[in-house]
Amino acid sequence: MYAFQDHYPENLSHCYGCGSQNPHGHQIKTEWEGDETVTRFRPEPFHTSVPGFAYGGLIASLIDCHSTASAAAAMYRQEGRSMDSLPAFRFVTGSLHVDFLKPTPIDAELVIRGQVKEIKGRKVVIESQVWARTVMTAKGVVVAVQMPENFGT
Ligand SMILES: CCCCCCCCCC(=O)SCCNC(=O)CCNC(=O)[C@H](O)C(C)(C)COP(=O)(O)OP(=O)(O)OC[C@H]1O[C@@H](n2cnc3c(N)ncnc32)[C@H](O)[C@@H]1OP(=O)(O)O
Repeated sequence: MYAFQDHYPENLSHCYGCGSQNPHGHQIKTEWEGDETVTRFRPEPFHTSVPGFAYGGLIASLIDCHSTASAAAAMYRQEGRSMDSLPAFRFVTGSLHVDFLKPTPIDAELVIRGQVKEIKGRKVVIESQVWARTVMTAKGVVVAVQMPENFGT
């Protein structure tokens, strides 16, 4: 699969959640399935919170990077452009809201499904749900904002 994150340039591929160049990170991969964006991730035993269940910070970071990638893909799709075309859309997290609905089992593949709720100016709002087998264990809303030229200054 050629994922949204595979279009990120190497110098922006060090993110803990989604950077392909970060050996300690989650290295998530996200793609379209129809009008939804989908990420699949299998937790490791070291992602434990209560034994048998996944740590909430892991869930939050999966929603976070799933959503920023989805925001970029949505912006390109709206313009009918490939994710390799210029100008590039790079998104960071403005806000991240997560509701933990049920304990998330550590021994299941997690499927994060996202929907584009709003595209306005430099901002994209993504809603996501985390599924473990047939149970929705968490849901989140991310306001993703295009990374300013002077990010960090
Ligand atoms: C290759 C791509 C990059 C790879 C890395 C992936 C990143 C993975 C996810 C992350 O972890 S990113 C790291 C955590 N996030 C940050 O460090 C961001 C720090 N904050 C900032 O840099 C700025 O505050 C931010 C870029 C988010 C917004 O500043 P701006 O000056 O660009 O926003 P502006 O005031 O122009 O607002 C633009 C729109 O965004 C909205 N907005 C801005 N900040 C918001 C916020 N915090 N909450 C909700 N909405 C927000 C704002 O209301 C407005 O919406 P409207 O057009 O509807 O009015």
